[in-house]
Amino acid sequence: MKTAETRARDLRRELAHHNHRYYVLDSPEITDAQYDRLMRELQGLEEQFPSLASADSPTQRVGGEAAEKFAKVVHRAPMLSLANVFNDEEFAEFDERIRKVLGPTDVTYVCEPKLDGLAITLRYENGRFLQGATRGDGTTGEDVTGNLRTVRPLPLELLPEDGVKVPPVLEVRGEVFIRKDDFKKLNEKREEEGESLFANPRNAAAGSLRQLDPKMTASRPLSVALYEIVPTEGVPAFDTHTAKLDYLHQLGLPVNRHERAQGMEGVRAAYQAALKGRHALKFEVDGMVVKVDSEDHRRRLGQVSKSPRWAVAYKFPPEEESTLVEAIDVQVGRTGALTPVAHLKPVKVGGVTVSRATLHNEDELRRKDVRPGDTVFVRRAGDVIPEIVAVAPHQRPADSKPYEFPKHCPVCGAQAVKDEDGAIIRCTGASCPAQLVEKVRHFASRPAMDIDGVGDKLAAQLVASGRVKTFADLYALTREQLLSLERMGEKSADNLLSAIERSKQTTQRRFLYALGIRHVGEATAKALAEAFPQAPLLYTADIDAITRVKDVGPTMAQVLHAFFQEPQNRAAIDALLAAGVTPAPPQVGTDGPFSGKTVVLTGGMTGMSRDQAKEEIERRGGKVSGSVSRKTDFVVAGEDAGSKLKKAQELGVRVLDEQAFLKLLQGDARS
Ligand SMILES: NC(=O)c1ccc[n+]([C@@H]2O[C@H](COP(=O)([O-])OP(=O)(O)OC[C@H]3O[C@@H](n4cnc5c(N)ncnc54)[C@H](O)[C@@H]3O)[C@@H](O)[C@H]2O)c1
Ligand SMILES: [Zn+2]
Repeated sequence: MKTAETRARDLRRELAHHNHRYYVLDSPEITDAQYDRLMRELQGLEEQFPSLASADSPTQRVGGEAAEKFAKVVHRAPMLSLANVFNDEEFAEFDERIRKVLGPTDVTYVCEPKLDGLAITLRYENGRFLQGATRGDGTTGEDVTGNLRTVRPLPLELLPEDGVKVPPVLEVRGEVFIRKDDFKKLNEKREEEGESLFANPRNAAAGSLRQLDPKMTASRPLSVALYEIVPTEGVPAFDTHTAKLDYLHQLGLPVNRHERAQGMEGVRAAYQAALKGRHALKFEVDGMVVKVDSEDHRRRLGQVSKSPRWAVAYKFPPEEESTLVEAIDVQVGRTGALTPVAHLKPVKVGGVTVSRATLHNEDELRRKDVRPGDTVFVRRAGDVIPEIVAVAPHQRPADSKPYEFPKHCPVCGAQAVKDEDGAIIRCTGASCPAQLVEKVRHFASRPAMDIDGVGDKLAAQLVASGRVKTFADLYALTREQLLSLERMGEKSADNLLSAIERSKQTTQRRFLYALGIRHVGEATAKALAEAFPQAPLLYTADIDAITRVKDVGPTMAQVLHAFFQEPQNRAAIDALLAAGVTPAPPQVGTDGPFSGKTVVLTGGMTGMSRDQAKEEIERRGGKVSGSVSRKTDFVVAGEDAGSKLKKAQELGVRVLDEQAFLKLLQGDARS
């Protein structure tokens, strides 16, 4: 008993604290589900030990209180709360209690969405909106007339249908709320402006309506829906709740959705449908309110201290919970994007256990300022991926520090660089294991190295087998290794090997494109290849030199520079060249000393092979011929040149030694 008493006292204190944060400050520290559990516990204790019950317990009183900053309004009829049920059995108990009073037959109920906003009461006199107030403690609320005037869907003047008389005084009750899309936009705006985020639409609606400056409220996209009329002289007496709602509609007021349901079974079906449809709704609902339709029955049922006996909030399973951020780390995706992920103390949200939530990117992480050790609100609506909505204020450990985004890829250690649009940070490693499948697939694709047969599947197999860790590993694959892969036949293996072999003879343009450097498409690769006919030239190129390349802007230049500065990437390129990949430099302009000229090569050269020399001449628009004639323009004579040199001398053809030849080549090559 002693411990029950202490616990009850603690719970009351705790609930009072959370009421204040929720109703007065619009900034809760715990989720509704957690609050409900505390309340349930207290209710349980009070039921078990009736001596613990007291009239001022939070179980007996409407939760809010009117904030000092507003003028007070005493309600003509109290604004009550609703009793909650959380499952079928509890609803059945509710239904049974009702039938105990009304008799055994099925009760006609009205089901309405439980709008997740804040209750308001509105007073119209002679058709004009005169005063509006919040619920407060149920007896006294806050005068928010000026703010309510700015709520667009709320008519300042009733607009009755033909034949409907406007009553001299009309007091109606309903809910101010914010639509999901408006909530999202509002929070985005607040993020941009560096303001704290609303944990959920209900707090956004309450916080927006309870502003001192109506201009502030006017800037918030609030909605309103009505669901009750306070009985008043001059207002028709209604037989049913449904008739009452129809009347509100006829007066031109926005009315909450509603449908009739017959007995237990009818309500069950409506609840299942509502549960299914909740995510398709444009506004947040946290349950279904079930009300007895007959007004006469309502009078007979009456009310308990804080809620009517004729209605109940049949709550939906919570989609928001709070939990602890145990750690934050960064994951590397297929495209190299570094995504921060929060590791959470496992918590059940929306029916599944959530232990991780993505923070999308560095900007979002910084805006939400999620830190290890923080308590956060986690939301999972339907099939949507769990999301951290906001950090619970005031629960941050004193020694907490902002999470520092890594500057290097956590998988391969390469530098991580911000994308052009500035949102995503990517790993620059060419053979980063996290990106390898995608990189290998791209490397082998037709406009790149054109290795026929290496698609998504094979790329994944090769990487998974551990045989391919860098591009160059492709060139070391053996027939046996290929045959050991699943679904790889002899013919395919042979075809693949010859495709790999063929790909060695490629062009510099294809080669640069194949490296899969972020944003380097075929066109950029072409321009780059013209400026840098050999990849290693890029190792020493500074940002300025790279920026001078056609179509390369400063950001891309930075990406390129970072790429070729990365030792890992250089190693990958060098390994490819060592494996025999020979990227031919692009054709150079047609106005150089070799253009249109016929050249004969003779003797051995030390700096390059005869084939290479031939290639260099050809790509400068020259032709290499085997024999010297009058039509020969140059003879390049290496060491031990024999008869061809003699012939050239006889015919007076210009003769170049290796030195002169190289000089002529280099003078022609662009850099
Ligand atoms: N997270 C927290 O710290 C915290 C603190 C206090 C309260 N709360 C939440 O608030 C709840 C208690 O608040 P409450 O006393 O306002 O009860 P309630 O919100 O469960 O139910 C009563 C309210 O429902 C609203 N409502 C929405 N649609 C309605 C409809 N169709 N018909 C009638 N009413 C409708 C009205 O505003 C009414 O005042 C708790 O269960 C908890 O979810 C949370
Ligand atoms: Zn990496």
